[in-house]
Amino acid sequence: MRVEATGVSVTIDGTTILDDVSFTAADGRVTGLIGPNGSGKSTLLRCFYRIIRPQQGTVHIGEHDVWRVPARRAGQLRAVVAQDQELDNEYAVRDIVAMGRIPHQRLLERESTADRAIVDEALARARIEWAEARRFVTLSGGERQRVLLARALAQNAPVLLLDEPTNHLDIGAQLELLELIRELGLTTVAALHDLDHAMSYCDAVVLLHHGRVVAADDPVTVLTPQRLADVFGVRGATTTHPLTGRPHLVFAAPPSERELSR
Ligand SMILES: Nc1ncnc2c1ncn2[C@@H]1O[C@H](COP(=O)(O)OP(=O)(O)OP(=O)(O)O)[C@@H](O)[C@H]1O
Repeated sequence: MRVEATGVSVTIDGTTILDDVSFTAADGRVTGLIGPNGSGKSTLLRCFYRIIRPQQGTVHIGEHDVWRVPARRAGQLRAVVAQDQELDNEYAVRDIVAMGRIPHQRLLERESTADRAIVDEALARARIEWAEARRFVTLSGGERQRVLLARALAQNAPVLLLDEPTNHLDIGAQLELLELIRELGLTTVAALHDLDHAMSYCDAVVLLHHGRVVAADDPVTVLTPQRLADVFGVRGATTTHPLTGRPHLVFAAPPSERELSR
């Protein structure tokens, strides 16, 4: 199921945050939303999970206009892992993951055997099953991130929306999570700060700057040295990992006055 924004504009308190943003995330692919701090990545995702309603334009998941379907249907279409969610959540981990099943249950319906099996599988896939009885508030940042991912997986939605999914994770856990996301084969749209992750794990990237789309294509095409200099003010270069053969990015700060005068 593809994900599409068409002509999306968002203005908050007289400031334009998103300006005529359009992009398409292809079915079953991982699309990265990238851009400097404040470029509008989270705001764009919030349009898809119905927190911010665009003043202009539409957001679609498959054939469905996200703002025109009932909330329950929206919950069946897409699962969300937002940034720093529910830090004071007192529930046990298993109960939180089980909440992912709510869009598939009728009002006051009890968890079925099938629901329980799906929750077990989601806990295992996110590698947090060992903590199922722990209260969320007692977990580390990285462990919480896994719980929220497990809840999203339990939702069994065809589309996954992720805002900085590798936040709080150590490098091993970051790469493990990105591999898992790729393996899932879902249509995934993820806001990512780490451009090297975007380069090596995304099928496509959408580069935002000052609320506008600067480029949208495969990462090697978008993340050129010139764009990295123009948008992020850094010297970037593409390289190939000697073991995996995957493309990566390396960075240096702009040349110092001393370097320039040499
Ligand atoms: N509710 C709001 N009220 C006022 N300004 C807002 C609001 N939400 C977002 N903004 C502003 O919109 C701009 C884009 O914010 P957004 O969080 O979408 O950017 P981002 O690309 O996700 O940033 P970051 O990389 O820092 O997470 C920022 O300048 C932010 O201050």
